Amino acid sequence: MYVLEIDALTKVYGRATAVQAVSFQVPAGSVFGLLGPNGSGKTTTMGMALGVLHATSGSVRWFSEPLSEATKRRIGAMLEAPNFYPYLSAYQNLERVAAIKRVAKSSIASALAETGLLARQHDRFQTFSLGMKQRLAIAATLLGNPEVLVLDEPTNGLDPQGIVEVRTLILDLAARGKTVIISSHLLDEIEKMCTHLVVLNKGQVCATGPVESFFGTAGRTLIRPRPETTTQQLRQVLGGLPWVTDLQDEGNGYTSLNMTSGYHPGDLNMALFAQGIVVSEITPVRRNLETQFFALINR
Ligand SMILES: Nc1ncnc2c1ncn2[C@@H]1O[C@H](COP(=O)(O)OP(=O)(O)OP(=O)(O)O)[C@@H](O)[C@H]1O
Repeated sequence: MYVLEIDALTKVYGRATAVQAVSFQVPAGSVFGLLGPNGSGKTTTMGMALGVLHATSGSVRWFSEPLSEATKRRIGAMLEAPNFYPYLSAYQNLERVAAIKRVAKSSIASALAETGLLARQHDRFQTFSLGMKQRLAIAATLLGNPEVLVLDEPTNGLDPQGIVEVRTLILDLAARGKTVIISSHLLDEIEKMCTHLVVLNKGQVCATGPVESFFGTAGRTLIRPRPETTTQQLRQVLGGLPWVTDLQDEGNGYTSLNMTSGYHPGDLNMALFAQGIVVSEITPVRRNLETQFFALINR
C-alpha cells in the first residue's frame, strides 16, 4: 500500500522548470528520503504534494485519494522551522500550534512523550538545546496523531549531538508505525535513516526504490568457499557463469566479483552448490551511497 503516489508532477516558474514530470510512490511504513543537491526540487515537490504550492501539471494522491481536508488531517508536515516563542514553555508552544491546527489539546502530552520532551515540557523554549528545539518541531507535526510525517531537512543546522537525537527520534517514530518522508541533501543521513528513496537532480527523478537497490548488485560481492575448495576450483566454476564478471582474488580465501543487474547472492549460492561448492560466506560489499549518488547525478 502506498501512502503517497506522485505522478508526472511538474512546476514551471516563468521560463524555469523547477520540477519536471516527477513520479514516485511512498510505501506505507517506510522512511522515505527525497535526496538531491540544493535546487534539485525537493522543497517544491514537497510543497506540491502538501498542496501549499500549486502544481503546473501532474497528480498527487494520498492514501489513494486526492488531497483533501480529510487526508490532510492524516499528515503532519514541517516544511520550514516553526517560529516557537522563546519565553513560552514547550507545552505552551504546542498549545498554540494545537489551536492553529484545531486539534485537541489532549494530543500534546503524547506528542511530548513521543519526542522525549515530557520531563522538560514546562521549561522555556529558549533553554533547549538545538536537538531539543528540533524535537519540539517534530512534536508539533505529531499533534493530532497523523499517520505520515513530512519533514523538510530535519537535521539541517543541527550540531552532531542534535543530528543523532533527531535521527534516533525519526527511527523510533518509524518503528512505532509512522511513515516518515524526509528531504535531505545529506547522503549520510539518508543512508542511516531511510528504507526507500528518490534521487532528484535538476527537477527530475534520477532513480527511486528501496535503499538496498541502490547498493545491491551495483556493488561487488565478496565470497569465501569452505576450505576444501581451492581458489582455482572456485574461479573455474565462477568463470562459467555468464552473469559473473570481474573476478578478483582478495587473499585469505576470499574472491570478489560483480554480478549482472538482477542477480543476487542467493543465485550465486545456488549456482555454486549445484557444482558441488559449499560457500561459508557471501557478503555484498555495499557501494557507499555517496559514490552511487554522484554516479547517478552525473549520468
Ligand atoms: N518561487 C520561485 N520562483 C522561481 N524559481 C523558483 C521558485 N522557487 C524555487 N525555484 C527554483 O526551483 C528550483 C528547485 O528549488 P527547490 O527549493 O525546490 O530545491 P531544493 O532541492 O529544495 O533545494 P534546497 O535544498 O536548496 O532547498 C531551483 O532552481 C529554484 O531556484
